[in-house]
Amino acid sequence: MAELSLPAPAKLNRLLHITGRRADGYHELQTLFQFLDHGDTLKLRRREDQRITLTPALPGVDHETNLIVRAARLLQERSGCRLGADIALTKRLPMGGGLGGGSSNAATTLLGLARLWKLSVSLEALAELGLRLGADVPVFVHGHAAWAEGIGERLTPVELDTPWFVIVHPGVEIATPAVFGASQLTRDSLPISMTRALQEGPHAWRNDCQPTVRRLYPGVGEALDWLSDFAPSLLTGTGACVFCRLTHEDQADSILARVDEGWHAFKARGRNTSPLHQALGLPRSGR
Ligand SMILES: C[C@](O)(CO)[C@H](O)COP(=O)(O)OP(=O)(O)OC[C@H]1O[C@@H](n2ccc(N)nc2=O)[C@H](O)[C@@H]1O
Ligand SMILES: Nc1ncnc2c1ncn2[C@@H]1O[C@H](COP(=O)(O)OP(=O)(O)OP(=O)(O)O)[C@@H](O)[C@H]1O
Repeated sequence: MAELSLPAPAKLNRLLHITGRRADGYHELQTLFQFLDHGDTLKLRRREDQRITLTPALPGVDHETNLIVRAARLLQERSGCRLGADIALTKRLPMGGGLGGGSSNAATTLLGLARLWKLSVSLEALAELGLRLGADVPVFVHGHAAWAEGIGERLTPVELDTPWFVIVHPGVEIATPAVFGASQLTRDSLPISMTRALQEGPHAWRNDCQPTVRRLYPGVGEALDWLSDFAPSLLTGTGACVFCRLTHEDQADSILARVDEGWHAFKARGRNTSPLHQALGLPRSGR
C-alpha cells in the first residue's frame, strides 16, 4: 500500500467551560468533544526520499508552518523514518472556525503516515506528539467522543447523542489566542463532574467563550440570534462557527434553504467514533 485517502473530520465542542489559567497562560477547560461526518480529505502517497510535499498551499499559511507538514516532520524525527510523502489536501472546513480543522489535519497526517510508513507506534505516543502541535490534536488521534479536561488533552471517552447539526460560519475568521487573551473572558467557572454534565444534557450545555466572542465579533452574535430562532444554538470552541441540534435531516434542510448569503452553512451528523478511525479500521481506543 503506497497511497491512502483519509478523512480529517471536524469536531464540535458540545459544551465548553473555562475553569482556570495556568502559569504558562494556557487555560484549563472542561469540554465535550464530538466529531462530525464532514471535514477535509487528505491523500497521502509514500515517497522513498524524505521530502514532504503538500498541495495546494493554504492561503496565509507557509509550507513549514502548515500543521500537516509540521506533523509529518515531527513523526519523521521521532521515528527516525527515512521515507517521505506527497500530500494532497481537499479543504472544506473554514479556517479559524472552531471546528478544529488544522488539528484534525495534523492527526490524520500522524495516523496516516504511521500506517503508510509501517511504523509501530501507539495512539498514546501519537497523541503525545500531537499535543505539541495543538491542544485539540489528541482527541482527533484517539478518535472517540470525549469529556476533556486539562488544556483539552486529558480525555475520557463518552457516548453522546448523535443528532443532525446545522453549522453556520458567519464569514469571520477568529484567532483562538484573541479570545483566550480577552480581558472579559470568564475564567473562573466552577469545575463540574463529567457525570453531572452528561446527566444535565444538551439543554443545559453552554460555551464560556460565547459572551466574549459575541462582544468582539458582532457577526457571530447575528448568526447565533438567527439560528436560535430554529433551535437552541451554541458557539463551538472559540468560534466563529455556531451550531444547533436537530432530530431530523429535513429540519436541517429547511434551515439551510433559508441561510443568508455571505454565510457558509452545512449539515452534518454527530459521530462518537471518528470517521478517520473508521476509515483506518482501528478498534476503539482503550481510554
Ligand atoms: C478552544 C478549543 O478549540 C477547544 O476545543 C481548543 O482548546 C483550542 O485548541 P487549539 O486550537 O489546538 O489551540 P492551540 O493551537 O494549542 O493554542 C492556540 C492558543 O490558544 C490559547 N489556548 C489554547 C488552548 C487552551 N486550553 N488554552 C489557551 O489559552 C493559547 O494562547 C494558545 O497559544
Ligand atoms: N492544515 C491546516 N489547516 C487549517 N489551518 C491551519 C493548518 N495549518 C496551519 N493552520 C493555521 O491554524 C489556524 C487555525 O486553524 P483551524 O482551522 O484549526 O482553526 P479552528 O477551527 O479555529 O481550530 P480550533 O477549533 O482548534 O481552535 C489557521 O488560521 C491557520 O493559520
